[in-house]
Amino acid sequence: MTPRAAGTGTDADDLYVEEALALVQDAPVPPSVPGAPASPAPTGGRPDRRRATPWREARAIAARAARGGTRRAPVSVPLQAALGLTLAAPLTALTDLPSFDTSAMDGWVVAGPGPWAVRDKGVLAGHATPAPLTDGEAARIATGARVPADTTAVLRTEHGRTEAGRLHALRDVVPGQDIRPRGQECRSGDQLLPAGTAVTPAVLGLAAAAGYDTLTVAPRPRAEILVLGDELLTEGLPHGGLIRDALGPMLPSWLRALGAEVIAVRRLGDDAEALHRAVTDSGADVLLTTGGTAAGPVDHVHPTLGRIGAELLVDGVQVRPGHPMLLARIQDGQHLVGLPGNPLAAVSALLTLAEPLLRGLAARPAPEPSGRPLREAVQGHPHDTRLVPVVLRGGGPVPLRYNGPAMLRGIAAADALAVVPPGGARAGQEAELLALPWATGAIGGCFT
Ligand SMILES: Nc1nc2c(c(=O)[nH]1)N[C@H]1C(S)=C(S)[C@@H](COP(=O)(O)OP(=O)(O)OC[C@H]3O[C@@H](n4cnc5c(N)ncnc54)[C@H](O)[C@@H]3O)O[C@H]1N2
Ligand code: MOO
Repeated sequence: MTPRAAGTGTDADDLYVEEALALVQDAPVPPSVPGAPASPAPTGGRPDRRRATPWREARAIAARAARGGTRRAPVSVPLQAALGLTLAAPLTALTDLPSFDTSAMDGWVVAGPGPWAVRDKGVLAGHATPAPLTDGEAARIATGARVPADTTAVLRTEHGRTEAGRLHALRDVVPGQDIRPRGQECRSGDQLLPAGTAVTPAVLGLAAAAGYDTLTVAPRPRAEILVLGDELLTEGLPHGGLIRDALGPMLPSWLRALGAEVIAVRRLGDDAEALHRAVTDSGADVLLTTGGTAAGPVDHVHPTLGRIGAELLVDGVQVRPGHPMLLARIQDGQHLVGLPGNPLAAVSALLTLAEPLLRGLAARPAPEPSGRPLREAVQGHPHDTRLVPVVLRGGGPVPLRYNGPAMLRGIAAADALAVVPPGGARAGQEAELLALPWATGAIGGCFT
């Protein structure tokens, strides 16, 4: 738990501005003048602005951290288990596609010019090689069936008429029509998709068609969540100063959507020894702590990192909410992301630090930045980036009102988070949007 800053230092003022905005802002206030003078540097508390990393740089550091250390080796998994992962090797066709000359339509295979004598035995999909046709002969054929040798063309059912055992064409027959030749889509050995492709349902279908039973993928990085705070309840109504843990239920599926395998969610209270043990014993690639990042009497994250000699890569970020977030390298191939306890601040840290780190570890491609013109002006922080929950109305982002650091009401209704630069943004100004995994109809993402 962190006592509220009581003094008049910059952080306390900023917090006030942030929360006041969230509470009173019905229609957003016009943005403040970009480049407005910054408040004086803070004197107490942690993190302070002198150390805090600019928001974009923090994301770049997290992405680089993923590339820096030893990564887990690619694994071979059954097709269905590969959904949502990334190909670690190119997908190379194991067969020609189609693997034999195939009828594209239900009708007749015909040889030479008509009319044709119709063979008694038709050709169905899934059957062995039919006998070759002789000139002047036709046979019934189903879509997907093997075309017999010496076939001139396929005549669609609706384009032919049989009379006294002979087939007559109702229109001209072009040689090769409605035949899918072997290898039309690919030849065995052709590269269908490069390494680094995200495995989508369509990729699973293609892989199966091309002969795969398993895929070689980058494994999900293992994540462990350590929920800190003595004040947290796991069920029932808040009472006696205790509140419900909002992050334990929220983070696992969100982390999975970001590519992680969540191996444990552990509730440690405000116990420095328990935190130390949990961090030193963990086999996770990424540890995520919630709470305890600031300067309160029971904020144990910094002291624990100091005690184990972890390297702080990011110690505070110039972003609201969530500025006390941190990223540390515990050892080669193991990192810790400190999410602030305020729930929307934790979301901000999740998307600022955990997302690029996990993306890199899961070898996922970076999404194309998505920007849309804001439908309303958004108030800025004087010197920090703001991440503001928005809904998309007619394609344009509209800021949501309940966006205070301790609130989830805005983000729960949101389609995305808008990145608002220091000083704010005008109506019509393009704002970068960060995807939320459930907003599939909006700007992409899913819970695979
Ligand atoms: N002196 C200073 N005080 C604070 C600063 C600062 O810079 N100097 N920063 C403020 C900001 S901004 C944030 S954000 C918070 C971050 O605090 P912590 O990461 O140390 O988190 P806690 O103090 O443990 O909790 C903060 C708040 O969030 C509630 N909380 C914690 N965990 C959960 C959870 N799992 N589910 C729901 N709510 C949770 C907790 O009860 C507190 O109300 O620090 C400010 N203070
Ligand atoms: O303002 Mo803090 O950054 O509540 O997240």
